[in-house]
Amino acid sequence: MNREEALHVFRHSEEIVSAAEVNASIGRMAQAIRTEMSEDFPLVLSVMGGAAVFTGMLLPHLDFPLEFDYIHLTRYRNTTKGGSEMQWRVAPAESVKDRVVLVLDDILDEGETMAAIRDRILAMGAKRFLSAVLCEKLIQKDKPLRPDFCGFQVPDRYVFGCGMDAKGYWRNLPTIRALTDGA
Ligand SMILES: O=P(O)(O)OC[C@H]1O[C@H](OP(=O)(O)OP(=O)(O)O)[C@H](O)[C@@H]1O
Ligand SMILES: Nc1nc2[nH]cnc2c(=O)[nH]1
Repeated sequence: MNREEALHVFRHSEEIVSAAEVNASIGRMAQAIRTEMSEDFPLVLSVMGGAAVFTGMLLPHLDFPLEFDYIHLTRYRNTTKGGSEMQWRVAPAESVKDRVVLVLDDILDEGETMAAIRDRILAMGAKRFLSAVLCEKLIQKDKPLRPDFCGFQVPDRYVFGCGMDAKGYWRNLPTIRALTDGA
């Protein structure tokens, strides 16, 4: 990884969602989450590292009692295609038992990652599982689940920014961009 490569990736991309739209959408999502679960004292789990930016923007809007923790699993590992092998780096803690659990992630694409998280959390005895994602990718394939809360539906292209990487770069961007030809 190097700076030149990062700039090459950026030049071969275009903005699809502005920073203002990201902010507004997260505010609306927070309101929907508040309506659904503010009485539940939920356990909110952020999926590292893609959900870091989304989590940092959403959490301050969730102004009701909750518990926060993180989990970490990956299947793309800095590539633009998901592999079949899911790698857990930090599994959920035992504290999910009997809890309403809300999992935050940056993107639900094929849904394999969120489905693996849901299955594990429910198998550990959670009372209810919900998911919130900044974006859901519109693809032709059937998905094992749909998000309960979603900021944006994005086209079937590789997207990055707002916590999502492109070849390991640009998680720090305040906008959502999509790769174009030649990246
Ligand atoms: O719906 P799916 O097709 O399963 O893809 C979604 C997952 O892919 C990305 O994670 P990645 O494995 O790239 O790890 P990262 O969070 O470190 O970027 C993203 O953060 C989601 O967790
Ligand atoms: N950064 C990023 N991660 C993903 N994981 C699954 N799809 C995507 C995508 O389009 N962008």
